[in-house]
Amino acid sequence: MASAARFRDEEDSPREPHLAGGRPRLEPSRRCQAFEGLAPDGRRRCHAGCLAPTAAGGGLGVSGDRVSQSLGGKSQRLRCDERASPLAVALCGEGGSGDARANAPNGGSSSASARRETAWGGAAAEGFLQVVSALLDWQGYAVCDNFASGADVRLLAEELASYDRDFETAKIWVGKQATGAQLTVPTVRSDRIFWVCGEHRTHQREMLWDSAGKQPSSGLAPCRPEVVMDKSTHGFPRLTTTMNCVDDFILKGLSSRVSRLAGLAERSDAMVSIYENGSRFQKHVDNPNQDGRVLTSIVYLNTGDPWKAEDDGGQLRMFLDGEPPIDLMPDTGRMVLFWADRIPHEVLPSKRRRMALTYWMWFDRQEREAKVRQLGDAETQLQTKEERLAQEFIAFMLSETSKCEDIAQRAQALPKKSLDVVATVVGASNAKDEALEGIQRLSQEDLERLRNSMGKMGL
Ligand SMILES: O=C(O)CCC(=O)C(=O)O
Ligand SMILES: [Fe+2]
Repeated sequence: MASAARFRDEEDSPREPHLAGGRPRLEPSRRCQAFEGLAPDGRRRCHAGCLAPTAAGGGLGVSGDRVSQSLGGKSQRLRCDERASPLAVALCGEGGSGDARANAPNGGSSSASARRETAWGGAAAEGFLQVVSALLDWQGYAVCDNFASGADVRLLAEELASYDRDFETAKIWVGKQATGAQLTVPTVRSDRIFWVCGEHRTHQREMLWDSAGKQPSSGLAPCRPEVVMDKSTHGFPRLTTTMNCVDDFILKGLSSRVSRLAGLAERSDAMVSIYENGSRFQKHVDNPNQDGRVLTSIVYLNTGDPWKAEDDGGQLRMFLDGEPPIDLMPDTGRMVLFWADRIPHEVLPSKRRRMALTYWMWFDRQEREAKVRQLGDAETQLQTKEERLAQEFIAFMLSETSKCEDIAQRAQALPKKSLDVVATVVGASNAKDEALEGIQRLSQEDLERLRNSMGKMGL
């Protein structure tokens, strides 16, 4: 993002999973067994959603019956019907997500004030929401298969294909809390990303979310204005439909059922990522610095042959306390939700082109407003120009060819705030040091160490 909001959360919700509304607690050892055998590859895995008809045999693939037993004896069972997009049908109104646009009062380009009302209700939607809520409560993540249908994903991938050249190499935040810089560090993260702005529920001036660029006056648009100039007539009808579905599912469906999501008011801008040619994202937590993001949501937009771990790589690997890592394939239309501030994860090198739509949900309005006030007060807040200069300088330092003398000379031209960022990022500052002196004292060995350690960033 252009500038990552950096806040400290004073109150952290309990780590221990719990069930809202007096529902029974499940022992951790039982939490996955309720779903055993439902995954297509037969591995023990926690799922919610409809597996493809062939995968589970006869089209029944939802773990609803066993989950609802755990939820107090209600025998609600979710069934996949023959339709391509059962969950979208259940959650986004009659006709599925593909038709949801047609149902929108304003033709689908809904804005914060004229948003399509989702047709909630019905056993399938209710049961599915219960399952996903319970999974998040119990284990901190949920996997929802076929959240988007294969047909919808194909159309969405086609829509995004014309932007392929507008994707940029992703950057990571290097540094500590408020001081640091966004840098390209391919050994850590090498996907290409494309930010899409718009369709928020609150006004940008409230700063409930941290904008990745320029917000359009209506609908969705690339966050970078230069891309908008090129493609002004295209729009994102498919992406709008999918995002409305995810937004409604989380903000209207889950937030009232999962205590950690109570009061969610807004989401971040949307990031579309492409991993290919072995690109990866090393182990990390999305929100390690209490910036307010609570839930990560990802929808995989891969089409074609089923994903194969051995041939394709690109699994999302999640690390849960005391358990072996869980590898998830980026299957067509699969949605994965997990706690943005708690679950370490990585993307294994992807040999095949792998596309995903990712965004984050913020804490509730009150908490976020307090943090925005904090941000306003923070002396450490950098000006955009100073931040950019610091980023450029660090990139120069880390390039294989830069020499200590050149670095020292260039450092002299940096403004004080940029110097402080650089010194913090590279560990060249301490209490009694001036940042400039610290940077100028870096030896060639220090630089080598720094370059190497960048390759092991994350966790
Ligand atoms: O695409 C994925 O599966 C995860 C990507 C990720 O971890 C991120 O963008 O933070
Ligand atoms: Fe991540």
